[in-house]
Formats: sequence, structure tokens, C-alpha cells
Amino acid sequence: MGKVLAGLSGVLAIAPYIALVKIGELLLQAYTTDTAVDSDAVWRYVFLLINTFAVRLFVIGLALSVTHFADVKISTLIREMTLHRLSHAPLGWFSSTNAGRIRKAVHDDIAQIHTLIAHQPVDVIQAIITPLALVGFAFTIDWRLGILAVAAIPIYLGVTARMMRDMGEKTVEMDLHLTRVSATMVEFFTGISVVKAFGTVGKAHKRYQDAADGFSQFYEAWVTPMLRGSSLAGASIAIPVLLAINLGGGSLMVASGWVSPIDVLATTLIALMVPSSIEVLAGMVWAYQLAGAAALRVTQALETPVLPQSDSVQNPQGNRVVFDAVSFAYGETVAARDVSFTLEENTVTALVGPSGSGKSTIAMLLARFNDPDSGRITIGGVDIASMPTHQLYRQVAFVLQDPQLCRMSVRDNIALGRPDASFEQVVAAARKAQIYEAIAALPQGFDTIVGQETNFSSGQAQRIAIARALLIDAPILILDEATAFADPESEAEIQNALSLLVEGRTVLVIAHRPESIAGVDRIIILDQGEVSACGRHEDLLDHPLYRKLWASRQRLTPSDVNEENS
Ligand SMILES: Nc1ncnc2c1ncn2[C@@H]1O[C@H](COP(=O)(O)OP(=O)(O)OP(=O)(O)O)[C@@H](O)[C@H]1O
Repeated sequence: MGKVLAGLSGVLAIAPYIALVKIGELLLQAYTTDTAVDSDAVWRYVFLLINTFAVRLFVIGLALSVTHFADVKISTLIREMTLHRLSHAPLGWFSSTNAGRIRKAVHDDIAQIHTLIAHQPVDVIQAIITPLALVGFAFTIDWRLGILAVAAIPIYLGVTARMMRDMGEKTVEMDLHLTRVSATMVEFFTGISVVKAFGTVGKAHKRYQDAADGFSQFYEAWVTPMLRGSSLAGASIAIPVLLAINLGGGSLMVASGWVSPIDVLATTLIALMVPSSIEVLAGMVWAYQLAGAAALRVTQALETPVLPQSDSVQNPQGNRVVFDAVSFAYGETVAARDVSFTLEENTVTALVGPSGSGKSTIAMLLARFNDPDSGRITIGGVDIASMPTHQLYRQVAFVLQDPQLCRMSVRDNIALGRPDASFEQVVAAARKAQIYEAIAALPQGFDTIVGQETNFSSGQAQRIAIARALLIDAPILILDEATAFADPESEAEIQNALSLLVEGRTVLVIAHRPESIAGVDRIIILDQGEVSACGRHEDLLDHPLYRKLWASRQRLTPSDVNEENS
């Protein structure tokens, strides 16, 4: 409908020229016959001019309204589909995915598609129909004047077509460069505090600098030859050139008695109008290319892998967790290889191993951050992949290294996993997590907005995360041990909060410091994604890797270390 209305407005564009020719003919006739001008007829054409102008404005407005309504509907739909898709993506996907890429797809790219839906149908149809209608009218005035009116167009089109030859590929390439610049900028700003603290701004800045340099080199190489072509194309449709062709040629035709001066005037004006319509079209082609590339990226976001979801609530028998021959790889990097172990109910099990041995990956498979490539994980005999997400997260809670407080009230932050919890339950969780006093001391208490009215220290944020997990009251808990000791000042309070949290639960601890897990029920040593040994601290003291991990923390006695080295 938008296109039909735009076509109609394009046809109406010839009305001023018809009025011009008719009024000109009336004036010329009065002049040559030395009679009075037929002013009624002149006014009729003036009214025709005003009316068609008003109708044209109305039709364009209507066409744009139709396309803008369509755009709002389609953009909303695409946003909903993208967000729905992203909300079902494995949690692990977010950490491995470039923040800049997601932001660009969800925000910028969907906005860019606006051009494609809201403006392109109207502008392109108008830009095609208007010059065609004008040129058609010029030919109806006189075919020779019609030819003069379009004489410069083939040169303009030829040069422009040459310039635009590999526009599609180049636009995609430009977009890749821009995405890289955007992603490195997000990376740079996200880590700016750490980078500054360690005085390595230059290094971190380099990735962004390289991306920006890459873009400017590509852009210069692409645009420089285009500028020459663009000057030549512009010169071929410059006003002096068009006036010389149309007025020069037209004057010769008037002298030969083929056409009247009014005809020449009307077709000259048409000749001046046609290139600007074509330029609008060329501009639209460019915008169309950009919007096309944006649409491609949105399509890719819509193809984000999703975790299969089950709707049928399962009935696990207890909370025994079994990892059964679980393997998982990030692309080529194998992070878990044929891993099997059991977490007995109400025991604390620690995963230890060198950095990169797969501790976090394996632990987070239990929270379905990703699904195993092979093998399965069961809770009470039920495969976690067959549990609905809400059921799984009632069974499994986690306290991670970065507690991630949201910009909402402290109360809502604590009740994030259980929005139906009463205020008394939230307060009780805060008390158990040893964070009640700090919250109560805030001017708005539990209604204080985090990140706006207050900010918590990392130790306090960790205790809020513990309160959150306490409130969820899940029987299984994944705990990143780094969390517990990140803030030495509040270590005692965190220890107390944690001992309350782990009580009576099945706990899997991602242990970064072997000395802190000496009292746990079971220790699993991981090496390059494989289970190397399991047992209690005392049982494992002879294990070379375990001894090495301890030695690296200088907790083994010198004699132990010597023994190991001998
Ligand atoms: N999101 C990811 N994308 C690609 N590879 C990853 C990702 N996360 C981890 N890896 C790789 O998987 C392997 C296991 O990493 P993981 O973080 O699970 O080890 P870890 O033992 O927890 O390490 P650390 O003690 O340093 O936290 C490593 O080789 C790591 O480089």
C-alpha cells in the first residue's frame, strides 16, 4: 500500500510542469495575438497546481504513515524474537560472545532496518516514478526536447555504475571493520579500571587502535577512487552543463520553429529535476546496502544456539548428582573429557586443578550454562536437560565470582531468584548472610536502589549473592570459592555466611586455593579436562598434581616439597 501511494505521488509530481506549460501557453498566446490574458484559465491552472501539491503532500504523508506503522510492528516483532532467542541461549554463550556484537545486533541493527521498512519503499518508488513521469511528460511535449532532457543521464549512470560495482561486498567489509572497532571499544571500556590500575593502558588500547587503523586504511583505499568517479558523475549533471545542453539545443529548435520557448523552459526544468531524483535513488541504494548488512546480522542473532527446553516437570528422587561420562568443548578447546563423578547428598565436593583444567566449565555444566557434547548429568536420577529451567534453578543455585547486582532495590536483588518471597524472608536471608546491618544502615534500607543510591563493596556484594542463594533455598549449590575470599576484610563474615549456606546441601565448590578446602568431604583433581583423582585431602597428599598445587601455595612443609622433588 505504501508503494502504491508513493507511486501515485510520483505521478502527481508532473502537475507543476503541466500547469507551467499551460499557463505559459496562455501568456504566450495573449502576447503574440496582442489580446488580454484569459485570467480565469490561468487561475484554474494555479488552483490545479495548489490542489495537486496538497494532494501530493497528503498521499506522501499517508504512504509514510503506512510504512512507519509497519516498521514499528516489524521492529517490535524482531526485537521480541531476538530477545526471546537470546533468553534461551545457553548462559555460557553470553560469556563467549562479544558484547559489542550483541549490542550492535539488538540495538543499532534493528534501528538500521528502520530505513529498509519505513523509508525505502516510499523513497525508492518515488525516486523511480517521479523522473519517469517527468521524462514521459517531456517526451509528450516534444520527443526531441525529451531526448535533450535525458542526454546527460547515460554518462552519469555509466560512471556511477562503475563506482558501485562491488558496493555490496565493500559494505559488508566496512561493517565488519566497524563491528570490530565497536567490540574492541566495549572491551577497552569494560576493563578500563583494571587496566588503569596496572598501568597497561597502552597495551589494552592497542587492540582498539589496531581495529580503528584497520578501518581507516580500508576506508581510504575504498573511498579515494570513488571520489574521482563521483566528481566526474557530478560534473556530467551539473546545472551549467544541463542548462547548456537544454537551453542551447532548445534555442536551436525554437529558431527552427519546431517548439515554443515555453516548451523549452518546461523540459529544461525537468532536465534539472531528473538527476536529483536519481541521486536520491543512489543514496537509497547505499542505505539499502547498510540496512541489508544489518538485517543479515539480526538474522545471525536470531540463529543463536538455544538450549532445548522441556515443559514437563520431573520428579527427581533426592539430590544425588551424577556426572556420567561428560565431555564438552568450546569449539576446538576441549574443557571436559569423559568426566564421571558423583556428588552424594549433603556433602561438599571440591574441584581442584591448575588454571584452565576445566573446573568452572565442569561445575557450570550442572547449572546448564552449556549442555554436554556427550554424556549426561543427573539429579536424583533425572537428566537435567529434561528438566524445565525453572525447576532446575529451584534445585541448583550458584554463587559466582562476580556477584552481578542489578540496578534495582536491594530487596529485589536478594529476591531475584524468588520474586514471591515475603519481606520477612528477604530480611531473614540477609541476616543469615551477615549483610543485614549494612543494608539497614542505608537511608532507604532494603528499598535502596543498587548502583543509583548506593554501591556495595565486593565483600558486601558477595554476601548479597549469598543471601540470594539462601532465599532460593536450593538443595544443590555451586560455589566459586574465589568469591569467598576476594575481600579479606570481610572474610570472617563471609565464612560465617557460607557455613550457614552450605549446611544441609549438596555442594560443589570450584576451588582456586587448595588450602581452603582441606575439610571438605571429597576432592576431585582435574587435569586438562579429565578427572585425575578423587578422595579426601589425606588420601590425595601423595598425588603428584595435588602436591604440586599445594607446593605452589607454599603450604607444604619444605620436607614435603623435597620429598616430592626427589
Ligand atoms: N567461554 C570460553 N570460550 C572458549 N574457551 C573457553 C571458555 N571458557 C573457558 N575456556 C577454555 O576451556 C578450558 C577450561 O577453562 P575453565 O575456565 O573451565 O578452567 P578453570 O580450571 O576453571 O580455570 P581457572 O582456574 O583459571 O578459572 C581452558 O582451556 C579455557 O581456555
